Amino acid sequence: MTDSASPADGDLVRSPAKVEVPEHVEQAIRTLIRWAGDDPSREGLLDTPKRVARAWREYCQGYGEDPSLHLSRTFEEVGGYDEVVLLKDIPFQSHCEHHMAPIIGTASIAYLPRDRVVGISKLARVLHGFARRLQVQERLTAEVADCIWENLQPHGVAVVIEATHACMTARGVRTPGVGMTTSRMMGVFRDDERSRKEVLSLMGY
Ligand SMILES: Nc1nc2c(ncn2[C@@H]2O[C@H](COP(=O)(O)OP(=O)(O)OP(=O)(O)O)[C@@H](O)[C@H]2O)c(=O)[nH]1
Ligand SMILES: [Zn+2]
Repeated sequence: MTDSASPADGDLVRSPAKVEVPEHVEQAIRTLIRWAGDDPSREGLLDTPKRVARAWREYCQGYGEDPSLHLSRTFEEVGGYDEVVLLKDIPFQSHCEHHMAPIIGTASIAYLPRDRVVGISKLARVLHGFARRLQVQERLTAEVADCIWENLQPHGVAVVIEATHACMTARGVRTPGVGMTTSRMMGVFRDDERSRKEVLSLMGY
């Protein structure tokens, strides 16, 4: 990446709040404030471009990580456990790539292990790694499922995401209370109806 506004390695180990903000990024946010109808030089807005820039680096921290790395450490000694592992209702936040508006929701992630399991927090880390980018919910769902499928090579993966999109509630069609549900079933959860029903029932569907 050559753009000076792009993530640099050094920034990722520092708190996003400490990231230096280039002048042209601040300038762009001042332009947006003016476009929104306010005066970026009034006192209350003077530091806003810096804050907004840093907030966006934080919202989009996922661009600086490879979520598959979270799945590189696995455990084989699980006492012969060979049933579904499910992490249910994990809260997450993302931003839609069309309006850069918040997507707020929960994800349930399940897999049927083959020989090895992963630390359970890592499933949430994979989710956040993909969510902290500009997304559409369908791609987020697919990326999380594919990442687990490719890296753990389990018998099955099931991901169900429910979210509300601020671009639908706060603007545009302005329809609050509407949730979007997406799912991706792989392996036995796709091919075997009994397994799919079992995992959906464990998820509460
Ligand atoms: N499929 C899908 N659509 C999304 C997602 N997030 C936002 N959208 C939709 O993306 C669409 C963009 O439509 P456009 O017609 O290009 O943009 P727009 O004129 O701002 O549309 P409105 O939101 O209807 O005002 C809208 O219908 C949004 O509701 C998502 O995660 N998945
Ligand atoms: Zn949107």
